[in-house]
Amino acid sequence: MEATADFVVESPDVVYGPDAIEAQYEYRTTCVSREGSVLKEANYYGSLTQAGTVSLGLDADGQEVFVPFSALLPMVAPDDLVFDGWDISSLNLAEAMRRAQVLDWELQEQLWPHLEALRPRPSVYIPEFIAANQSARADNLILGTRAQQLEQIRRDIRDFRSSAGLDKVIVLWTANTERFCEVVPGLNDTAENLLRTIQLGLEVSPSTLFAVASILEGCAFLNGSPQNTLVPGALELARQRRVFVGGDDFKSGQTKVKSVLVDFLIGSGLKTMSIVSYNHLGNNDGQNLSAPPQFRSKEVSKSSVVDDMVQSNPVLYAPGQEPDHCVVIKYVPYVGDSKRALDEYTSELMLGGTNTLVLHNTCEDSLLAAPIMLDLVLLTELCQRVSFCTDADPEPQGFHSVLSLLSFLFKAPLVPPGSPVVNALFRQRSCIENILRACVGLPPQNHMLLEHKMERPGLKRGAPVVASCPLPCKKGPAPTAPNGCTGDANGHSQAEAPQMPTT
Ligand SMILES: NC(=O)c1ccc[n+]([C@@H]2O[C@H](COP(=O)([O-])OP(=O)(O)OC[C@H]3O[C@@H](n4cnc5c(N)ncnc54)[C@H](O)[C@@H]3O)[C@@H](O)[C@H]2O)c1
Ligand SMILES: O=P([O-])([O-])O[C@@H]1[C@@H](O)[C@H](O)[C@@H](O)[C@H](O)[C@@H]1O
Repeated sequence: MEATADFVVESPDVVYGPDAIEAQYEYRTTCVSREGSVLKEANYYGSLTQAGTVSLGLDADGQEVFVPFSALLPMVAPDDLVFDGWDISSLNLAEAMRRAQVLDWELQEQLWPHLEALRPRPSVYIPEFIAANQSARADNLILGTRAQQLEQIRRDIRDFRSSAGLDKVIVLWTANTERFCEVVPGLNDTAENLLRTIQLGLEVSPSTLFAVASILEGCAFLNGSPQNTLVPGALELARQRRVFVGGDDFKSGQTKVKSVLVDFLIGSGLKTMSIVSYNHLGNNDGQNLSAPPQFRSKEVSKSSVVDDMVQSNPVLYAPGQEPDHCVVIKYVPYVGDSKRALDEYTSELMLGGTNTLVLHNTCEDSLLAAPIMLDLVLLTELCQRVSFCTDADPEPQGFHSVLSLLSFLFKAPLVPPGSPVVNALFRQRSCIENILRACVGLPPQNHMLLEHKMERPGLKRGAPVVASCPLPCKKGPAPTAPNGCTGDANGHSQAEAPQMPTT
């Protein structure tokens, strides 16, 4: 067949006929359905608030009724959020989307016209805080002294709030992982010293500059990266200004699984003694993390996630004893954002046995992190509207400025001084659920479903239940009936087991 053009497509889906070229083509588009006046668009899978549910209780048939987290309290709708931001790279968001190679090309084509018009504001670039391999993209910078840079970030926040007509602004640090910043008395240990350090142009990281600017503008600041952005001086400033801060390091894939698996293992009485977490990825984050100082920040945040679970079980672990825990991250450009995580968990069993769990988990890193960023903003905004009082302190108050309620969404949760750090994922989720339930007067979720566990149905809602359990008989075997029967179900002697009175 002579080519009638410069090329011939050799494909089973294309047939060159005498009069026409016939091609089979799969057209993909976003399906938008209208329910009344409500437009239904893309899903928010991975978001606790948008795709997670809570049990309200039992209906008349004794069946649990589940509602979306977002239905528990008036919460901002994701589609009402307005985005703006900074980047050391000048690419518009469409070009940045193409460079990141995360989204399928068909989706990129649909998003392109919406993103092409969006360009990041110039940002603060201090080379020694991120990997040298990031320098090529640094062409969009706020120049000047640290104090001038701080003021520019503050102006940007005010400009965003006024130009977009916003009620409030919440700032997320979603930029590269930085090396740790040394906490030095007189430098960044107090709010006063940190502000002076900035004025004097002494060492401060870009992320801490953004945290200070956000706090000074009354905007919550959340750190999605592992470095210690919120140095003691920044935490004190947040407390003084009564501004929420949170962090560190979005909990998206491998660590999220770890905080469930280790909770299950130790919670089941299995003595986990070896945890090896390896992953490789090829996105820009992976490239930045290929530099040792930046990897160290990530290694610390990924390694601390089992501490609370180990310390919760002195039956298994002697004081100071803990599992071997190895974290490895390798940069492999070819796999891009499709991070491959390989984990091995080895636990001791009774009778000298061991159990080894091996897991391969392909984490689409950025697509796992996006809904977490959404939840962080929506939950922080909600918490800004919550106040409460107690019998001991009738004056209404809000949450502590370090918003530890967000722990479910971070690898290394920041907590108020002296507070316990909880990493077990379902305890973290339960904390959010029960606080939101309390805000609408619902009791904490206790999962007892006592209504379905009683010998005789008829538990009155809210009626107190009095239970008693006889101490084990110390002298000889329990009295038995002549026929050897020791009583009703489960062998309790009628003589022993007092009826559980209900009132
Ligand atoms: N699953 C995830 O994606 C995930 C999970 C947990 C934590 N994180 C953390 O989130 C952060 C971002 O991850 P990513 O995959 O989006 O990385 P990325 O490299 O794709 O994006 C980071 C962006 O930050 C920009 N940047 C660097 N320094 C900056 C500065 N000083 N000011 C403004 N912008 C700056 C870079 O140009 C880049 O566009 C990293 O710290 C990463 O460790 C990501
Ligand atoms: O959340 P998670 O999958 O445990 O941890 C991830 C790391 O394994 C990954 O190497 C890094 O690039 C991501 O930023 C994220 O921190």
